[in-house]
Amino acid sequence: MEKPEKRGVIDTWLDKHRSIYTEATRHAFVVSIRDGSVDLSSFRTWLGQDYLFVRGFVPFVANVLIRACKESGETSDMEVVLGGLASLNDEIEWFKSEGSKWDVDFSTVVPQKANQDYRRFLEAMMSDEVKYSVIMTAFWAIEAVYQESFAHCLEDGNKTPAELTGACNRWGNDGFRQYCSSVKKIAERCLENASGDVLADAEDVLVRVLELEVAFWEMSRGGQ
Ligand SMILES: Cc1ncc(CN)c(N)n1
Repeated sequence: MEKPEKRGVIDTWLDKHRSIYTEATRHAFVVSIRDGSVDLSSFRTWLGQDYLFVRGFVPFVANVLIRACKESGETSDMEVVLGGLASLNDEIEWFKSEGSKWDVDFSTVVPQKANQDYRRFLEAMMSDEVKYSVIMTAFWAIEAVYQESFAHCLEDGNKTPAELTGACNRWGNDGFRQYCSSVKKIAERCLENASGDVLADAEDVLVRVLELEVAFWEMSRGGQ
């Protein structure tokens, strides 16, 4: 049996910001995948936009990795982040094969506003001014929203179309859940020793990620 997770400051923030967290993890686009009513042109929009997002996410995670090597006292932080970076390699290959399957030509996809805003946020997070605990909080939130959302599409009672279960498994699987839990533990550990200012920054960043995720789902649902 897995040990129940210790409640930390992130859980307190999730309670405080529950409505935006629920919006991000139970968005109508995600719910439409789960209940089978998803508009496939929306799915194709999401696929093309997320492929571009992931290409921008790679340097962000690489930056988290460098920070984990240089700034963390715990050797295991680097191993956790390295695992995440390695799985992005598979993820890019997965996107390419899905692109062919759904006839989405990534070379012609133009990043929409929500994607551009998110990419700008990731770039800002890569500044040396951003504390390790803050970037870790952002990293956890970005991964956790996808984990929670796609796991929901696989829970009992789902009517997720068979051709979309590959996408749901990618982020909804148990290994990804455990990886998110490891990232959360790192963030929590760093936040335990953080000053009030850093805690306030980390909370703001968490909420900002949730807003960006909601906007990203909204953009996808727009289905252009
Ligand atoms: C928008 C978004 N957020 C999160 C993930 C998960 N890495 C993603 N692929 N795309």
